[in-house]
Amino acid sequence: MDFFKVVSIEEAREKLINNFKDYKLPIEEVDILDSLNRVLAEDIISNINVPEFNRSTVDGYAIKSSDSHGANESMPSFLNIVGEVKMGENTNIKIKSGEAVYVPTGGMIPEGADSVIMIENAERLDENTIAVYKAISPGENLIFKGDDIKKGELVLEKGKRVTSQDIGALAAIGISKVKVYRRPKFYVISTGDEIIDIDEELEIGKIRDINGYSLSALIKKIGGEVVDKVIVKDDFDLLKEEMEKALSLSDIVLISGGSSVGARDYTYDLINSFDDIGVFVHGVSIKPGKPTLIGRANGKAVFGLPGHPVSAIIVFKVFVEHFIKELIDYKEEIRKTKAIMDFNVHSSPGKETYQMVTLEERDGKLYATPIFGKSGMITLLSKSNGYIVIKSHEEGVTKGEEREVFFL
Ligand SMILES: Nc1nc2c(c(=O)[nH]1)N[C@H]1C(S)=C(S)[C@@H](COP(=O)(O)OP(=O)(O)OC[C@H]3O[C@@H](n4cnc5c(N)ncnc54)[C@H](O)[C@@H]3O)O[C@H]1N2
Ligand code: MOO
Repeated sequence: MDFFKVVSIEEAREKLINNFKDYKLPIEEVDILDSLNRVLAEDIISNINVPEFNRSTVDGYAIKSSDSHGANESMPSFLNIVGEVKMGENTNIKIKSGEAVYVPTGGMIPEGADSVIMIENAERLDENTIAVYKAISPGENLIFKGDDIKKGELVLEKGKRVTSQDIGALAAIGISKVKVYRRPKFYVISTGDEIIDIDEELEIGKIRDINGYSLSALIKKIGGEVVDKVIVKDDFDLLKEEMEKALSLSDIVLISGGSSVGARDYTYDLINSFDDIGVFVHGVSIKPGKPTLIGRANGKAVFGLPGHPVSAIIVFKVFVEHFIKELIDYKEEIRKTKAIMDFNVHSSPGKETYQMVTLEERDGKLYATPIFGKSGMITLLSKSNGYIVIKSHEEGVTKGEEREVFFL
């Protein structure tokens, strides 16, 4: 077997994208309620104004604001009531100076009125007259036509992940179905003679499958579907059989373990045993995650993630999440914050280092403290809030320095 030829993260990402230029996830149409957390495959443009009419935000009298000027408790303005607007109905009343029309909250403002005086600031003196006790300005207590959403406005952009509030906006403009990308389908294979599942008996020498679970959870978190999650022994034929199935059922296959160069590390040969370009990245200058493999088999993307649990997760975030974003033009902002480093950290120049940290607020400032541990320890991740990225040309970070912390 070849020993790995380490490339930079940028080079590896470029190869990945170039080798899957034509691979796009199919688009499907779903009811808006089923679009929650899915990624939009179309721009949503409103073909109506919201609201479609000037609309009162209070119960009161629609008036010309100029008629209230100078009015107060001791010197009210007196206006003639010329009608009433019914909820949910059109009105063709036109208001002139000196006139008022009763409108309920959400009711249509009659033409000529530019404001609404609340009933508690007015008094009905008789059938036809009100006293206005307060001066109001134009636009007070109403929403103008199109104030919320304008006809022709871009309401939601292609590539946006749909939130509950987006579904409200879609309902407001009368859209009941939207086009979204199909969820990317993943097949997760954990390899190793030592790997057992949660419910199996833990004999000495065996370890429980962590990667199958943490990777499946990450897949769900980014909106993907886990077709299956399996444990396979270090046996080429068994792995080959499982891969055939994985490649036919999913878009992306993740194999954790066996990425290195030991005698029983079969992932490299496995990816190369299919009728395609095979492995195009083996070794990346990233810490942790150096033995990462990326390849193409039967037209599908295959990631050989290092077996160490922290490495597998970091490599997933750096490459698999990046790949998904490219496949669906996904535009989500990366969740991060700025924090002051509370310690000096040394890194290995030549490698992009992912250093786990915890965050703590003291005197109104946010401090990051590094967590140290081996990449084989899952608690290194579960105890941390996020990580900092130390670039390959840097030697580390200095106490007191401000850095971006990326949330896990
Ligand atoms: N001679 C060299 N040896 C190693 C190198 C190297 O450059 N030269 N790199 C080391 C680094 S760094 C890593 S990372 C590992 C990657 O190894 P593999 O991807 O081949 O993974 P395994 O050997 O199968 O496992 C490594 C470790 O992780 C445990 N593991 C595996 N799968 C799981 C799982 N699903 N859940 C929990 N833990 C898992 C496994 O038991 C091992 O302890 O290679 C180094 N070696
Ligand atoms: O690359 Mo390994 O992932 O450092 O433990």
